[in-house]
Amino acid sequence: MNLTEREREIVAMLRRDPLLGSEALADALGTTRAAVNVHLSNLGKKGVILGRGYVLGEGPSVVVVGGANMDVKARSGQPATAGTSNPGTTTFAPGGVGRNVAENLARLGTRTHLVAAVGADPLGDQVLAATSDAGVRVEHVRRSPHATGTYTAVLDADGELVVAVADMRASDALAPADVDAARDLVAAASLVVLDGNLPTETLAFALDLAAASDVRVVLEPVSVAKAERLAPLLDGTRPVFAITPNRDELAVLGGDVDALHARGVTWVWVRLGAEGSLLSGPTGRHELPAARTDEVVDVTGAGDASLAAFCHALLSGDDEVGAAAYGHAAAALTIASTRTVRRDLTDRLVRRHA
Ligand SMILES: Nc1ncnc2c1ncn2[C@@H]1O[C@H](COP(=O)(O)OP(=O)(O)O)[C@@H](O)[C@H]1O
Ligand SMILES: O=c1[nH]cc([C@@H]2O[C@H](COP(=O)(O)O)[C@@H](O)[C@H]2O)c(=O)[nH]1
Repeated sequence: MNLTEREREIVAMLRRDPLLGSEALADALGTTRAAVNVHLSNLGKKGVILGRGYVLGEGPSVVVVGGANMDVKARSGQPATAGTSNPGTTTFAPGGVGRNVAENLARLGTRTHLVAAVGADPLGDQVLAATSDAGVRVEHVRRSPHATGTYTAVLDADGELVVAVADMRASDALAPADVDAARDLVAAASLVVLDGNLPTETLAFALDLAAASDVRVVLEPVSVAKAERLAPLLDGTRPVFAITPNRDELAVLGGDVDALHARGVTWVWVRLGAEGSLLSGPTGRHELPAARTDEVVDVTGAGDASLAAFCHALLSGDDEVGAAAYGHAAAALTIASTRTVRRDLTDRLVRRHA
């Protein structure tokens, strides 16, 4: 669903207080009742408001198309030494960028559909069950003839990544037809999130499908190697609402923030690890510090949590800068946990931490 900024503000206010009348809405927004009535009528036509009393429909939805894995994370007990065996602890958790974003979104309370692939094997059963239990709609997660993807990471004693290997043949084989099967969901979505795990032709198909329905797209490059799949698609002909590279991925995608704006990207959100991030868009450049963290336990999934939280906050009516700050709070909470996605993540927890 494509809502104007004003409509999103009204929906966010009605979500907080469904009994608000048009006069109270007009006062709060600094506009006239007549203008509010036009917005309410349009929201009715778009199916967001159901009948009298401004009862909200199921709310905005997000379709995430991307990777799904089982993460294997080995953390060294002492500063890691290369070329030898390091005593430490290993944890398993469902992962994959697209899947992580979907799980975070669902836990925050946004209706979320995942388009992905797992193997017909026990790891696939676990990943699928955990994702569904978290509240993600998984009807479009298909079973692949390939094994469920794995991401095997070695973390240093301080929780920072030393090296990782991603084995993701099931996601590599996600085809345009898999996205096409979810075309009605894409057309009705408020946002589509795509990750760089997808093959280039599938990314192109999904971008074009979203553009045809005027649905905003957020792109997460995933890694330097996978950002290369995305680079040729950013040619200025396909609108991209936001992209979330780190410094190294930005270099592969075009060098700098302005180059990406020139190639059709409205918001460029550059991730800077412990230094926070830089958000660049129509309101200028905003440097955002990382939110406070008591302890870095495991950085895995921080970027995915912040992207999901950004989308959730936008759909709740926050502006982009506020949504990014909310994203940082979700990242800080994720870093303090061994899970790739925190099981106790809620909107309330993030708002308290923001
Ligand atoms: N060591 C850290 N200390 C505090 N915050 C961090 C740290 N690492 C990451 N973050 C937070 O998580 C966000 C995303 O992490 P980052 O490592 O930059 O991206 P990615 O996980 O996509 O590689 C950062 O913008 C920051 O808010
Ligand atoms: O090529 C890939 N590498 C890593 C991931 C996933 O990325 C997550 C960790 O990413 P980060 O810490 O950068 O947020 C893990 O869940 C892992 O499964 C992925 O989808 N594709």
